[in-house]
Amino acid sequence: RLQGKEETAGAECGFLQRLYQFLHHSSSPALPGPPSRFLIGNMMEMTHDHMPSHLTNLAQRYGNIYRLKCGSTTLVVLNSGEVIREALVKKWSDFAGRPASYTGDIVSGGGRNISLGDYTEEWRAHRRVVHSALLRCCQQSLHGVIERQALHLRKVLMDYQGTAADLSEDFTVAASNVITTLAFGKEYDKTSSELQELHSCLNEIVGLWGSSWISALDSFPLLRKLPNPVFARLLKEVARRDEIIKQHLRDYKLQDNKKADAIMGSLLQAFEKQNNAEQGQLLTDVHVHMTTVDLLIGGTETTAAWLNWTVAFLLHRPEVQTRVYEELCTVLEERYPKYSDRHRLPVLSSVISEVLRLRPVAPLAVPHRAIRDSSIAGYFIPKNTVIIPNLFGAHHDPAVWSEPYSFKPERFLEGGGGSARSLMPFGGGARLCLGESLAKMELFLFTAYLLRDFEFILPERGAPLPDLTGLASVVLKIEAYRVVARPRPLTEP
Ligand code: HEM
Repeated sequence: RLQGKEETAGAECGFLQRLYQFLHHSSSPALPGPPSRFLIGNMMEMTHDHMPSHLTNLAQRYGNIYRLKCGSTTLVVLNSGEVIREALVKKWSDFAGRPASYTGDIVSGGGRNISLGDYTEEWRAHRRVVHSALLRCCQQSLHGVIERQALHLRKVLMDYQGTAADLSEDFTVAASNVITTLAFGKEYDKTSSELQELHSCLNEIVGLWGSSWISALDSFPLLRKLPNPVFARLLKEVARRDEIIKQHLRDYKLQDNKKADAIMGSLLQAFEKQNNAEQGQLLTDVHVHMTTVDLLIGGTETTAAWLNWTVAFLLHRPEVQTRVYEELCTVLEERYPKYSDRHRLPVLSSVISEVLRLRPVAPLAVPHRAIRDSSIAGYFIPKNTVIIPNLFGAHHDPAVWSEPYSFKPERFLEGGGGSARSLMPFGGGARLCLGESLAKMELFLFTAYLLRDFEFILPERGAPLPDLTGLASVVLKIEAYRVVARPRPLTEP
């Protein structure tokens, strides 16, 4: 009888929920969006090479909030700072979920990493523990770790002896070493086969996962029955990644003198404490494993891509590079900068903000999911709607930024009209980038060290400037280009 009563109550609840949705839906306007085709909906809109700029162009026609249909899923694309803030910050608890995804589960150990895990009690415990381990590590050793890598990068650039090179790999090694030192107390040389294997595999996974061959599998389950060589490659790379990371964790656990301040040490201890306190196995070895993936993917490709963009933009406006150099010489005299110097280096800070504005390296953030019925900008948003925060679009919104497509760092200087508040390269709310503080210190110190010691110039007079369009996947990267890092007169540390 009890079960019967519960079923009746459940049915009433479901009925009331549908009635509530119906009333809300019918009293709020329908979301605009391109016409949806039979069966495929707006899938064709999702196959563009440069999704961030395509979605931004659609906003000119359909407004700052519009919908796209993919199979049975409705995506809502947010294209201005105002609507993104409303969803991610003001109504964070409505939109903190991540969409369930067949391919996402494969790359995230069944949704047990931070970036793709849904908003559950387990996820909150995981993020809390990693956040405090990261914070502790950052307070204790981050500055020194970045300084060491910045000086190493300086040596690598010196070794080019003024010849032209593609620096992207050097930036990747520098950013990756910051993370591996923090995580395991381990750093690599550019020629290390272990490092190369790890990055080729992570790069492949990020590239493959962003491809439309893979995302189609999420929207159209029937496609999973057909042979798909791209998907087969993804599975192979995920297996390779897991083997490499398992080896790293095994090596770390075997170390006699485990780096006490390494994130892994804090994590293993914190997980144990947490599990004892909760008297259950909320967090497992899989979470430690997936945290490593989160930190390596989140912390390497993003920072490295951003450094590569910065050099490219400065090649386009060499006079800005000169102003930063002059500021560094005047303010610091002959010493290297500390993070605490940032408020005394407004020109350098303005370059950092402007590159983050023009090329937010995670241009569409990571998709969010409505975990309950809600609304954005007066439109009814039913539970399970997928939300795409188009950060690229918000950073190019002509209502907020004058000449939005021009590289003008001076907009962030006093009286320049640019507002740092309107920038949101790290997202916001419950899903704010976990590495924001770490990334900000890296961007500042790496750029300050590089621009103090080198002038970046084109390989020869009349050589083409780097193409600033970018290759957009999960991370927005610049197409490979070559540059000369010419040592400045003031280069002795
Ligand atoms: C220039 C550097 C970086 C940028 C622009 C950036 C940007 C972002 C953005 C936009 C998101 C998605 C936020 C959302 O879903 O609303 C994100 C998430 C994340 N980032 Fe970063 N990131 C950077 C560096 C880093 C670093 C250095 C780390 C690691 C140490 C990191 C780790 C993560 C993680 C773990 C998440 C997932 C957070 C969650 O789902 O709760 N990121 N990042």
